Amino acid sequence: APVASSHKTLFSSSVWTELDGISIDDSEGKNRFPMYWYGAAVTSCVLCLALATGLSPRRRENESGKRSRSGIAAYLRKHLKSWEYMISGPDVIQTGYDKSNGKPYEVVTPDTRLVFVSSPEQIDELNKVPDSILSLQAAANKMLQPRYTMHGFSWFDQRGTEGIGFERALRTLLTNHLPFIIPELGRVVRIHFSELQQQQPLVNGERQTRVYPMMKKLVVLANAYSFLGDELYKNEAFRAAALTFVDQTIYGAEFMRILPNALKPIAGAIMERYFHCDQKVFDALLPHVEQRLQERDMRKKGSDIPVRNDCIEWIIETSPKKNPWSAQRVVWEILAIWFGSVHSLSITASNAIFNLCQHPEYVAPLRAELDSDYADFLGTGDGLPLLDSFLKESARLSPVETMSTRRAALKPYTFSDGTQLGEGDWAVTPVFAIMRDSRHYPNPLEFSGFRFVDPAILEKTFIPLDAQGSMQPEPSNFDTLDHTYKIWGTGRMACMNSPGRVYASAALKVIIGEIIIKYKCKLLDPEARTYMTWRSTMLPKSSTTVVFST
Ligand code: HEM
Repeated sequence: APVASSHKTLFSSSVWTELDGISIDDSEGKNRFPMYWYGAAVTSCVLCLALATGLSPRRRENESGKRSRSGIAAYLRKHLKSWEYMISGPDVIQTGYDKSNGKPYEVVTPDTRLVFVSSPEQIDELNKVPDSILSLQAAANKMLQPRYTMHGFSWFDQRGTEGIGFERALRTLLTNHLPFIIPELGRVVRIHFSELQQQQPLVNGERQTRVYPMMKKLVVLANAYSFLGDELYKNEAFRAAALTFVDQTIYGAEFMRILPNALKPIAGAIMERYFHCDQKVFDALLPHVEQRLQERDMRKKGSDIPVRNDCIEWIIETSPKKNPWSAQRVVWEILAIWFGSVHSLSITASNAIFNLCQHPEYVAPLRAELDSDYADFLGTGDGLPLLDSFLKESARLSPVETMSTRRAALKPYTFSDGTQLGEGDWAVTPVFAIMRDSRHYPNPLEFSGFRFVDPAILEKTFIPLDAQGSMQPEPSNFDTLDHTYKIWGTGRMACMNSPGRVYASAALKVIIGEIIIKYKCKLLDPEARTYMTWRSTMLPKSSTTVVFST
């Protein structure tokens, strides 16, 4: 786990061993496009692009203005450094943080200049800058390349241009509906985990489970159940495409992002030929959305058609009244939420399982809490402070992303301390480095699963004091937003300003709770690395295998 050693040696895993042999395919298994071909294609593009951006005399002349030998050497150094970020981004970000002493610092990447801000005041300032200047949407557009990965979706760089219906849809309606979702979610997770478990290879009498691929399947089932209604949840072809769509978006977006603009239309056409899960998901969702829009219109005319309780309905209900969204626009919105929710939840759940295997001393107290309080939790969606803290600690030391709060500058911006952002630069926060800073966390590299629990609650447990580990000065919940814990982002744009993270926290408690109640787990190879890195992302390795036994 990343916690065990110093950050210098943490992030040297190779992305290619991870990709080797894994296939992205469509739901029926046709058009297989092995990931090692994909890996080779990306490697070639990376090299071409490195050469194009790093060695092009024209660029050199434009940027330095002269062609002196030392200028060329400095320029090459800068470009090599920018490519170092791609392979060991978390290290590069951490090194910048260690040297910056709380001040802003820059990291230049092959396609973007990043300016990291970490002080609460500057993060606050960042949050107050209008969306017309610093935009999360513009950063997301660049990061996810939705035009190519989400069936032609292109959201406006400036937030709110077409309304932000999903915000109330998820904030109010999903949150209000959680008490109805959670009890059933427990049953859905229990049944499907057991089914998926039975499909894993049996070796010497033990089922060997590759955790990350299995968690993606489980989260697809859980989210389809929670967000999309019964019909889509039960539609196997839809679920298969919706699962592959997530992988396709991750790898496809990266591929498009590193390509020069001139090559994008050709690459886009190739992607459409081989990777069309976005279209499948789109085509599966469209008739459902069209039907809901018809039902809405009929209700307006007085028909007595009941309103259904799911995300499709809520997004329609809260979409702008003035220029109502088309069915296509609603589907795009669902695709974006689908990607974000499955991607981040499956990673966070996988890492929590790895941490459970690596820290087995937490199993007994967590199981005791679940034995006494899980039924209440399922009824209310609230409670389980020990599990809550364990999940929070797991995400602190193994977050999905080592940077957060991405805001792309639509116009140049100067912070009050004089730090400048040019058009296209991103302001970001070094979330992982902040969460491993000893000024915010006693013994920051130690995994202390109950550090966020209220000491009064911990006192009532039978966990010996010396086994309780380091504690935070103030207790807090997993879904709490504060400047030392930024996995949910910042301020008004933080993960759905509550429901995304409230649902995420509850769904994670269900998934990990169901596992702890029923299974023992151990890593097949406790020494093997459990994650890989690319840019600032830390992805669980698909090959990491856990043995779950009853
Ligand atoms: C462990 C799981 C999750 C993590 C770590 C996570 C993290 C984040 C982060 C970092 C942001 C950007 C905030 C910013 O830049 O300030 C974000 C935004 C968002 N998240 Fe999540 N998220 C998670 C789960 C979910 C789930 C389950 C949903 C859906 C129910 C969701 C829906 C959204 C949406 C719609 C936004 C955009 C917010 C906006 O533009 O106002 N997230 N999330």
